[in-house]
Amino acid sequence: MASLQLQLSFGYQSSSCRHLPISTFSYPSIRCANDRQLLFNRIAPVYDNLNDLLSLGQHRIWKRMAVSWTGAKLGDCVLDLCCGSGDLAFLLSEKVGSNGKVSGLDFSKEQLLMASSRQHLLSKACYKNIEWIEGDATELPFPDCYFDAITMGYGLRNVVDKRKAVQEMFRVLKPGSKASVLDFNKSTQPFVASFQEWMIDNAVVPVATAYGLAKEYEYLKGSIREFLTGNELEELALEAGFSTAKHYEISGGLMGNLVATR
Ligand SMILES: C/C(=C\Cc1cc(O)c2ccccc2c1O)CCC[C@H](C)CCC[C@H](C)CCCC(C)C
Ligand SMILES: C[S@@+](CC[C@H](N)C(=O)[O-])C[C@H]1O[C@@H](n2cnc3c(N)ncnc32)[C@H](O)[C@@H]1O
Repeated sequence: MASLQLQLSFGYQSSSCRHLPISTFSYPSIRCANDRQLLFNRIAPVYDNLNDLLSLGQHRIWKRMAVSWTGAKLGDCVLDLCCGSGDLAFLLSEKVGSNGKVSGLDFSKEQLLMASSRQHLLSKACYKNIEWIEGDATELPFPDCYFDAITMGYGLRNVVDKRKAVQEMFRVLKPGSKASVLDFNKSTQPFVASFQEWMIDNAVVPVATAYGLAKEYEYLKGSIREFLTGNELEELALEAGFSTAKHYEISGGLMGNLVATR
């Protein structure tokens, strides 16, 4: 297999758990950036397959919606933040074409290795326009006003300092460009919230347990409980300086997508 060259940004130093206020503990043993980095390294080998199985393939539709909301077009320079195994980066690559450029950034080496492996196995010519960067969403190794679009799929909820991550997205976006942030929706509707948690408890975690990953997927419930509602996400984006911010609920409110324009 072709050697997997990963462009390293300024080296990632995970924040220490010691300095986190108690309120950030969404799951006792997965409370800080370093714990989460290790979690995503551990689930990397089965991550894509479990997403397909557990969402009945629906996550691919949600990701296509997120990419469409960016308005990315041929020739653009775009960023997939918290890219993981690269699902959104590959979709962006097809949008911007061979003359465009896609940067996929993540702090999980194992997720980036999966992304790079997929890039070499998939045959589309445009995928040569993707670079994979190991880095932190709260300290992006890019200049101001650099990108024409940003996606962040199921990433913001997992970032400890969400405010800093949103501020960084604002900083590296060109004026008039969009960030599209897809994630689970922290619903204000009791039935939706209950159904979401029931599915995690009774479908997601039992399946993950078969792979020895119960703890990693149990983390989902707490991370959603500690996430921001759609309105709070809109406020966070506006506070960071975005001129407009709109949160769209999808799939009956199970998922949500924030679209913020700089
Ligand atoms: C792509 C999806 C989740 C990605 C994802 C995000 C995380 O923060 C994780 C943290 C820890 C472990 C894994 C993940 C993770 O995979 C969404 C789809 C996959 C979900 C795992 C399944 C969610 C099921 C829904 C609650 C209900 C779906 C109902 C219907 C089938 C549409
Ligand atoms: C649930 S995965 C999402 C992957 C991909 N975007 C997708 O939609 O499938 C969350 C990703 O965010 C990454 N992540 C979490 N916190 C991060 C941070 N502070 N900096 C960079 N990546 C981070 C994790 O390593 C993981 O790959």
